[in-house]
Amino acid sequence: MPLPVSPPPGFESDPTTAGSSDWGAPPGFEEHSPPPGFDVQQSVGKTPPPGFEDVSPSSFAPPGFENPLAGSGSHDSGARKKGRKVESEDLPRDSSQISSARRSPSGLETKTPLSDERRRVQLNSRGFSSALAGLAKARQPDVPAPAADVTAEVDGRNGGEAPKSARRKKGQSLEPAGSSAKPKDPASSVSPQFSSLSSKAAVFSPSGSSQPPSPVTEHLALDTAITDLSGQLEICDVGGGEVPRDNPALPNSGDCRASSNGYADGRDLQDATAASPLPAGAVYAAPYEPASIKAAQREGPHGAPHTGAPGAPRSPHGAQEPPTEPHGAPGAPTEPPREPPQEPLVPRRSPDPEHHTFITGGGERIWLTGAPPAEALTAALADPTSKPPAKHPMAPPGKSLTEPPTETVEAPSAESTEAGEAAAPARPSLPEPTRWRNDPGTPSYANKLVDSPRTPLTPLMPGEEPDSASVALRKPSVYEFDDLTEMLDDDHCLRPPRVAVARDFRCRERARLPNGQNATVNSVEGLELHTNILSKAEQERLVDFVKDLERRGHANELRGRTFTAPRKWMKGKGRVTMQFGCVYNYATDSQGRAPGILTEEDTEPLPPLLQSVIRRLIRWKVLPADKEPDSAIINLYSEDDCIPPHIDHHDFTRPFCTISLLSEQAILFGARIGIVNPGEFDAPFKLSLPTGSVLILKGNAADVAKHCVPAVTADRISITLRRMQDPFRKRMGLDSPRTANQPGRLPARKVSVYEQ
Ligand SMILES: O=C(O)CCC(=O)C(=O)O
Ligand SMILES: [Fe+2]
Repeated sequence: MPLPVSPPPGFESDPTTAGSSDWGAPPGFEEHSPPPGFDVQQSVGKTPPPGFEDVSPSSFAPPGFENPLAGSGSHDSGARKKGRKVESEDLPRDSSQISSARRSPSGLETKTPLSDERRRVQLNSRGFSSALAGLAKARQPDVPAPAADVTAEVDGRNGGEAPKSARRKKGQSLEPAGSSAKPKDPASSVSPQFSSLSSKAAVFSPSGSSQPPSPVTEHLALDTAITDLSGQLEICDVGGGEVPRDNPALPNSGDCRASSNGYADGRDLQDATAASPLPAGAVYAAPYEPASIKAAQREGPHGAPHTGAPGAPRSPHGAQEPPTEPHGAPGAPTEPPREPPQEPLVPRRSPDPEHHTFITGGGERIWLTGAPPAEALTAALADPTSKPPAKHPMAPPGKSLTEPPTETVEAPSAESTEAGEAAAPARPSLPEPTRWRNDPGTPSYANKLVDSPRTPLTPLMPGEEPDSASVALRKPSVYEFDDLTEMLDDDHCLRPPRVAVARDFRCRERARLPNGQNATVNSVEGLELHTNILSKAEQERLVDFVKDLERRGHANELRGRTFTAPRKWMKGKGRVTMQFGCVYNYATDSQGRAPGILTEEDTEPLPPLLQSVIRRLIRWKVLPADKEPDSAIINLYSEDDCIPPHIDHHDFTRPFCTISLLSEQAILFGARIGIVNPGEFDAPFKLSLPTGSVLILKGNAADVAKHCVPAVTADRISITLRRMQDPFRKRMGLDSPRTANQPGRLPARKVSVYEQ
């Protein structure tokens, strides 16, 4: 039962704070409700109970995450003044204690090298295999050479050697370290074989595929797939069953929880497996395909849909229409086999200058970042001596899934990339959409929406008129932030090397657990910091977007309870907040409504731009797909603003996350956090949140420890993304929970400013 919370000292009498709080606490007290059985206590001036152990927070940040504020902040010094000791046994002694996943100098997460059997991988398909091998090397520069064999099979022959293209470039091996070692017995009973890799997909089969799937084979196959290819392929299916999402038996299940593209339509899986189901235990993975590329592919290079006969007239609905069933639904006309187009590799400049995209003919798409793998890929694809790869064994008769590009392509230099950009296929021209609700007649954005079928839209009902007031508001921002939507949605499938993850933070303290028991625990277990999720360019545009929203909020243009801006009557008092998707009470209000989500209150829905951010988080495995957030609170802190200690309300699921923008500030955690002064807190654990980072809260970090942001030293924006518990989603008319292979789309709700 949530307890009412009292305001912190100095905040009791603010009559002006937004929302319906009856004591006017600054925003942030809205989530003080503890988990069942958890009681909220302020620990100011209290002696820690026996057994209470406190530790210096910043000491536990892993290398690269050292808290720049360590030792300098009032909180640390406060802790020291109080004589709290650092427990040396809690300090990580070496990097392996920091995280099971080690980080390379490039910031990439790398995993313990696999055993020989598990590393035996045969790569098929010219360009993709080369790219993968190149990437495997580039992505694991500091991994001790595994006794592994990554052998490239070109044209169906397992020569145990890299493709010629891979050896072509002087001084640049495409083989991962250790690849010269002889393979171990390929028929090892549990050894997964990377039995085929088409331009569309990879299939990892356990040897002896007649065996029923077992957790072991699934584990090995997934682990191999993920370890060698993580980020490049989305694990879509496991023969004989669904992808074991959240399977605790999988040590790396955190990496494969998002079982498919998060929002892709699952057609790759259908294409490859409809006629020929996956052998039991085999794992099917497909490269990530942004919807816009899919749409372009469906349209074909010359505007003809791929799904129809060559030259067939375009569907009257263009790419808006879902692609037809590959093998014909009952009663549907049988389609001729889909032949991929024969077109050359087209380097395309991504909207984000840090990313480069290469789109090849035959529907093959390889998304890369960084120079070494891109070079390797280009060299591989430019190699005219390479032969076409073997036909995908899963392909039904007469249907090829592995057509290679037939034309030789130039290795893109800086110049050729520019040229390629000019030659890149234009976004397919699409038919004029029907009139959408609130659509002011903006064909280009409307086309984009049509191009991305996941964006929710509600057609106008006959006789319905658009809401002209909102029409007037909507047009500019739609155009202004289109570029950011593209950056976010049309990124590559890889987490770029700039992204790093820190886990295994430690803060041992005596705490009251959600089950009501007291115990000494790591109160920040479950905390994760993913840095550089947003590039500088993306951060800047996102800040512009938030500021635009803030301007609209001040101008009273945002609906219902979206916007709250407390009048500043004292230093550090409150902060501006904007709530999307739902509104919640942070305290029992004057109408007697308890803290938590207020389903009857009106607010703006989640802006599509934030949905794009969410899709990236899911694509990059920062958040699990089945915890896709459906609501957001944006906090705008001015200098000296803070958020007091709280636990996010349990009307929201775990994990949830917070994105940091504009300035790097500290967040504090602790089962007990003392309030020293307004904006000054005393907590046992401190972490600095770099801009562009995403902090994940789950486990004890979400439910045992409270968190707070002390008075910030400069303007800061945070975006907290959370998912409502199912009963609230239902009440709000949102989808029921999704299944592993049916990644959901954020449902259409009331149309709002940022949906047009
Ligand atoms: O601003 C932050 O980083 C934290 C925000 C927060 O705790 C919340 O929105 O619940
Ligand atoms: Fe919070």
